[in-house]
Amino acid sequence: MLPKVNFTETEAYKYLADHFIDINQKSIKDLFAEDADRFNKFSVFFEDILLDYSKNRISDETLALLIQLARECKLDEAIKSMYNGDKINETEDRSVLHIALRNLSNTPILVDGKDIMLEVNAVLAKMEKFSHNIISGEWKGYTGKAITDVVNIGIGGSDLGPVMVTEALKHYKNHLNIHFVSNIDGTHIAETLADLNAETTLFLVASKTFTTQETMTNAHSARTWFLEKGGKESDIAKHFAALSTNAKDVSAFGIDTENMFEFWDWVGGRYSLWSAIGLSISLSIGFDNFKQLLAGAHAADNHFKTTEYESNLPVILGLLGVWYINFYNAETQVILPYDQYLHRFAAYFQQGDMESNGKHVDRNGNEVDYETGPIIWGEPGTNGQHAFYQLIHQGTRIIPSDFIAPAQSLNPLGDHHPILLSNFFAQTEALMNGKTEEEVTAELKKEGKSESEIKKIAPFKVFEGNRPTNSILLKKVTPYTLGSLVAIYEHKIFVQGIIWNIFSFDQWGVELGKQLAKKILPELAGSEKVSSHDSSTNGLINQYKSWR
Ligand SMILES: O=P(O)(O)OC[C@H]1O[C@H](O)[C@H](O)[C@@H](O)[C@@H]1O
Repeated sequence: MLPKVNFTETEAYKYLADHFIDINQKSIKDLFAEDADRFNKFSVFFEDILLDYSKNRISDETLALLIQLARECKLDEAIKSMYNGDKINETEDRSVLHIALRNLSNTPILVDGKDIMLEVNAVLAKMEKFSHNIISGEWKGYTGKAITDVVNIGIGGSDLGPVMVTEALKHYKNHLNIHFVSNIDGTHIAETLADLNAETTLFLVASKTFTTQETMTNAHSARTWFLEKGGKESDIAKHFAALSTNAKDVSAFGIDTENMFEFWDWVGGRYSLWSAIGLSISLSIGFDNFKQLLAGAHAADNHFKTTEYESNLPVILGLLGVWYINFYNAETQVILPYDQYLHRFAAYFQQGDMESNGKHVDRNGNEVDYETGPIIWGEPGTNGQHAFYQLIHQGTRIIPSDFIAPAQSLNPLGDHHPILLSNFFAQTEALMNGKTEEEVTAELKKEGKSESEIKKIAPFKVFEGNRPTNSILLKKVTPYTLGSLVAIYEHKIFVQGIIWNIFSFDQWGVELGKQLAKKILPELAGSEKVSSHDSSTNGLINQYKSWR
């Protein structure tokens, strides 16, 4: 059981509310001027990852109070509960043990009295063997040819993690071509299959439940395509594997359970890339690299579990988010990786964060009267700079921003990387310092503008500054550091869920739309007009029927 503390009723919250009024008088620039040691004070290393959080609207006192808040919300108890395998996903009566999937130390973790590490290791061994067989070409398709293309069919947590990681670690990939089909839109699978050869294609049907409409529909279409291209029912075992918790439906689909890679109900979909759902990753970069990914995450798990809050990256990131969301009314959090390989990182954490903490009922079942999970968004720099940074610099909203960059490029081409990183450093400095009216005036004077011209144009060129940022500087993007980085963000989400007293590991909010779609589907058949809905829904359905 998780603690159930209303954080707005804690001592720390009251102190923070008072403190907010004081600290709000000062700019981040003032705070730097006051304290020569600010960078050292507000930056922390975890192995080859440096988090610099000094460009935030915080002082020593803010941090101390936020840590007091975490203590009063019994974060330590909650962390212990998760690591012990307690059923902290109470609304689904499940443990939450993605940490077990990467527990390379093999310390026993008990669920219902059983050490789950035995099963975890057995599946990892099976993934290792399978990856080796496919990559080496020992595994043959139905005409005796080696596999060249792998298609992962899955959606949500059974897609986003593998997509993000295979893209992030593309530098480490082997000869296999990895494709992802998620959308129910027939275009996705049609365009993917168009260039593939059934003789050399392997499909991974990735679904925790093995009931998800999109995935099952796409999997059936893949099966039909395979049979139409000349494969026989008896060849399916050579070309289809399943990644699932649902053995019964896997065999009903016709996939040999020999080719099923199992995981368990204590793995949340959006936390499942470390499980059998990561098979496409292991196929893409090899099992040894996949294990490095797990090792990096495991190291971050140990950091989160054992490090005092003052130097604990997920705790600091989580508390800073609470500070902006609940005291500054920040609505969004932007993630800006200055690394092309990380181009799906923000998209991945849109599910990770928003499906976890997009909740408005607390752990006692009561509606909350404070804000919870932010809207997560972002694109890689510098693309974002030329698109939406205008609003971050001069818009009316406060947008806490995470800047992420590797010090070493995996493609050190000419002066690309120094140019990229000069932008990374410049942006957080600019967001903090802004540009005053005096500075703008001086600049315009230098350009030879007249007094009246200056007066007219100056207000538009002023930057308020004081916009908060975190900088996460990695030595290099490797399977290991990526594993650590992802795990740090996962635990940040956990910290925030605990403070907000919400359940972060269920996702009931996605059900209603699914239910209604099931009801509407049969109504789309035939040509008779539909009148069972509101006038808007009826009108849209009927127009669709007349146009199709
Ligand atoms: O893996 P599956 O059971 O197919 O589920 C795929 C996805 O669908 C659901 O709607 C959930 O919102 C996601 O958390 C989940 O990852």
